[in-house]
Amino acid sequence: MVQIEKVIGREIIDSRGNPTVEVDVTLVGGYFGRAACPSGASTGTHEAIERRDGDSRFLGKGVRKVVEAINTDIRKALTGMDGTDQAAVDNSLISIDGTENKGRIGANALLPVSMAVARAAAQALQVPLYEHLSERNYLLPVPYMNILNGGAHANWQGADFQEYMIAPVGAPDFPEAVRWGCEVYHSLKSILKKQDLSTGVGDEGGFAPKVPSNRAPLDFITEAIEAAGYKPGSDIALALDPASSEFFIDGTYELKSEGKKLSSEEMAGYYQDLTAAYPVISIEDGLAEDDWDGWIAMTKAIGKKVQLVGDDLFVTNTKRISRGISEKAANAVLIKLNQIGTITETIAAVTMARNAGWNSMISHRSGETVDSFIADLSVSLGTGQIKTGAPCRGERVEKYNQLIRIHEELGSKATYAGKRR
Ligand SMILES: C=C(OP(=O)(O)O)C(=O)O
Ligand SMILES: [Mg+2]
Repeated sequence: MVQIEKVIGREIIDSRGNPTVEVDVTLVGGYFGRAACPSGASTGTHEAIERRDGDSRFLGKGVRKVVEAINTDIRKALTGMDGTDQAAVDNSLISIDGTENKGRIGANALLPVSMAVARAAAQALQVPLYEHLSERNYLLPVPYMNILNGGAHANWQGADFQEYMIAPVGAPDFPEAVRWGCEVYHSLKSILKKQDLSTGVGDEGGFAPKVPSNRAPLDFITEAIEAAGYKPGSDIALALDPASSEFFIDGTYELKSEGKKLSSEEMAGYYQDLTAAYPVISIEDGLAEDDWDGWIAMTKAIGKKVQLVGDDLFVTNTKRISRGISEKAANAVLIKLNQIGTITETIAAVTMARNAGWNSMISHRSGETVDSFIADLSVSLGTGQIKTGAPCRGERVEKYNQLIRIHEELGSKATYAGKRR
């Protein structure tokens, strides 16, 4: 038992210049934890609520009311609780809010408190964060690096699909996976330059060129992998997050860059063609957040061949994941802590997926800080997969660098997930 002594919330800014919440927690004895909340742009409508002030400050995006709730209600409830009992702390946070969607106080109040408590507790117990959170699976994840951005993360100026990722599945260990990813990133930059395309970057650090179709980036990336000296597929595979809820309009999938409007069946067929032509091993949010029938049909058609990950579909919520499992609507879950609001609920989502034989991929948000909590969490839960942007922009890179540190610390106690393939 190590009692919580202080909880302090404050407003800071994130990687998009928007305000977000940072929390400091101190336990008796001076053990300290600090954490910050990320924020999405292509948010699912079923996510837990991110509360904003709505007044003139920061164009309505201020979080002063959220900070106020942390410094009053939450501080009062948590002071004196055992900081090492994460489940009890999280249950208390859930009941202080008291709503199904965390709409009263906001998931952006609960999550940074939950994370800061875990950090302080790890310090009190004198263990690294990944060990404190751990089920002790200790698997270093394959980094799914988003090296080309489209959709909402690139101001809709190029591809309709939001994320084109590379997954160095054939690398011998995590630091090598990062090196391979960086080399391909640089080689892609040269290819785009040669094509006279912009090498400016989007929200997650991937290039955001004005490409003529959603297939063109796959050609550029395949070429970049080969130019860097790797084999597309066996060394470095491809993954997509079309984030299709963003272009699902009046019942059809509108691919503006190609002048096409597709039904969900046609959209699934489009992905089937892509997986036949390119080594795409994972597609996230291929269909929209409430297109359950479409997801079920797509999983039947291509779910044996490719990982189909629900992000907006499941929003890290066990109620939606359990429906997905019983209806066979996907075969993997994207895990974003602020979609649900506490660490305990996040772990429950990963556990539910694992018990059904599904994969999980831990994820950052498009609005981030340098907080690297998800790096530790991915190792603790042994999900084997993390996506945290391009190897560019400090807030993305910090997660990869933390995983390099964890690799060094764990040595032979951890394996790289790519090796399992
Ligand atoms: C990381 C993502 O973007 P955002 O944070 O904008 O939802 C995503 O859609 O997977
Ligand atoms: Mg997504």
